[in-house]
Amino acid sequence: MIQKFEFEKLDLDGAYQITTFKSTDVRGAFIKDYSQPLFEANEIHHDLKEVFYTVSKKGVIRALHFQRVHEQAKLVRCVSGKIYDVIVDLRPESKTFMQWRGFYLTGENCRELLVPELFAHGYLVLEDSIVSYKCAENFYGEYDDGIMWNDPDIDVKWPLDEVGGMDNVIFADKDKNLQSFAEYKRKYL
Ligand SMILES: Cc1cn([C@H]2C[C@H](O)[C@@H](COP(=O)(O)OP(=O)(O)O[C@H]3O[C@@H](C)C(=O)[C@@H](O)[C@H]3O)O2)c(=O)[nH]c1=O
Repeated sequence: MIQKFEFEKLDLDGAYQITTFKSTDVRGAFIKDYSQPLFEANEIHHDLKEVFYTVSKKGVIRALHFQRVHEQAKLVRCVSGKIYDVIVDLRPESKTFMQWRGFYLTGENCRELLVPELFAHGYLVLEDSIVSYKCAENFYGEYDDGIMWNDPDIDVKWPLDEVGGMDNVIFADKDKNLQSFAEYKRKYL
């Protein structure tokens, strides 16, 4: 069976949900999740500067992250497992400024998100997962920044019931102490 690439423009300008190419046969599957000419043909200009993966246990929240300077667009896919992935528009000039959207990305559904520059990004891990990132800008640790996962102004509705509630959520220490959106706004906007 062959599933061809599909490109769905999202209502947050510049963001896309993409279904990858997938060919399955008796051996298993072949999956292609990036092709520069095909992306260009769909008016998506995405250079590749860095590729990395994260491995996470069920219950992990990594959120809500972005690079403040040298803004970084990224193509995000759950290679195995299942995550609830959230993007937040942090572009002050945008019609959808401060709005968030959530998507279920799984190893099976082969969907990936094109997260534009100056969007915050994060996810809740619903099954042990590996997540891949294809970044259009290099990592600059000094500009690596974030907003608290449960910020009241952004108000993401995380499906915590799907991991058995807050008692089962796992954070890195750095993500427990991120700034609020109001603090970010005061400092930088
Ligand atoms: C993101 C990143 C981290 N690192 C280093 C910093 C640190 O020592 C170690 C682990 O990094 P972190 O704890 O920041 O990893 P993590 O919390 O998983 O950060 C990631 O979260 C998701 C939601 C994103 O959208 C990514 O862009 C990125 O911000 O790896 C790099 O060398 N290059 C990178 O591109």
